[in-house]
Amino acid sequence: MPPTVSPTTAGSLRLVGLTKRYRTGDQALSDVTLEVPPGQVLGLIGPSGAGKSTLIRCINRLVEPSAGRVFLDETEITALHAGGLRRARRRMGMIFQEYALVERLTVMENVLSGRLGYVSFWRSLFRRFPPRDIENAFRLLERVGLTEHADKRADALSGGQRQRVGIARALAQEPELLLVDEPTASLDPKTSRQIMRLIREVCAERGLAAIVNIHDVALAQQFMMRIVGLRAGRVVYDGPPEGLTPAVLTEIYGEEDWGPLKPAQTDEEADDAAGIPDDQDIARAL
Ligand SMILES: Nc1ncnc2c1ncn2[C@@H]1O[C@H](COP(=O)(O)OP(=O)(O)OP(=O)(O)O)[C@@H](O)[C@H]1O
Repeated sequence: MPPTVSPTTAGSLRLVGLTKRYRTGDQALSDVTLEVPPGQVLGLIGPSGAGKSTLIRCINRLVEPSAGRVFLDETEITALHAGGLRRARRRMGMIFQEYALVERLTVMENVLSGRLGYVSFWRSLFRRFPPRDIENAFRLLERVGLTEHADKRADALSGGQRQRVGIARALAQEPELLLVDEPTASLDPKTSRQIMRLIREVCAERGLAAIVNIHDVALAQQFMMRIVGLRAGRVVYDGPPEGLTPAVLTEIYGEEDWGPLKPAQTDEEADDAAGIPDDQDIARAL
């Protein structure tokens, strides 16, 4: 019998029994049930292969779930066909690890491409966007701190700047929900924090919910309102960032080292940790 589904409030996401088994036989998700209220920024953590990317992609059906249901407000995403699904996808902005920009287009054109689901085919072919879209794109570029880069080609920007374009493009869609897949995996620690802060801020400004697939536990703890820990396709933790105790992290990640390295006890251990060879290492190598 399908699970009972009660009405949701505006802008909320609900996953009911979401399951994905790839044709290869990989069971990526097993019976994931989650509700994300409007405005909540949720961090999805878990070891490699836990199903984080699959979960994010099942929500907008870039990956087709094998079973279960996805609701955005009252719309059942999993029941939609071509046209309906296209319209529903506009409501979900996506931000990618590798930015997914069109490198040879300008920053502005990349942001405007967030409007492609809205403008007619002919307008999009000639990249003629309504003035309102262009004004809005300028405002978004200002918001993400890239006004003076509007006319640069995307491939002339740094990684952090590219991700800002990715964020502005997702917002140009005027989404109700952000799906964010490892937004900082290619960035240095400081830039990663800036990008996470920006995502948190724009969600707060717009009352947007977000699901953020995030590798770095410390970043998740610092910036996420709620954490969902996946292990082998199942939810093994769902709670506040403060609840990520060593025992919980071990449950999510297993015994592999998920946290800060243990402090070195001796100079020799410190050298080993830093990769500095000592006499014994050199003798072993000779
Ligand atoms: N296109 C695919 N075809 C077959 N199996 C897949 C496919 N994509 C993912 N998988 C498998 O599904 C499982 C979950 O993968 P997924 O990429 O969702 O995990 P993840 O938690 O995002 O991992 P990572 O952090 O390494 O990106 C893994 O066993 C993976 O090998």
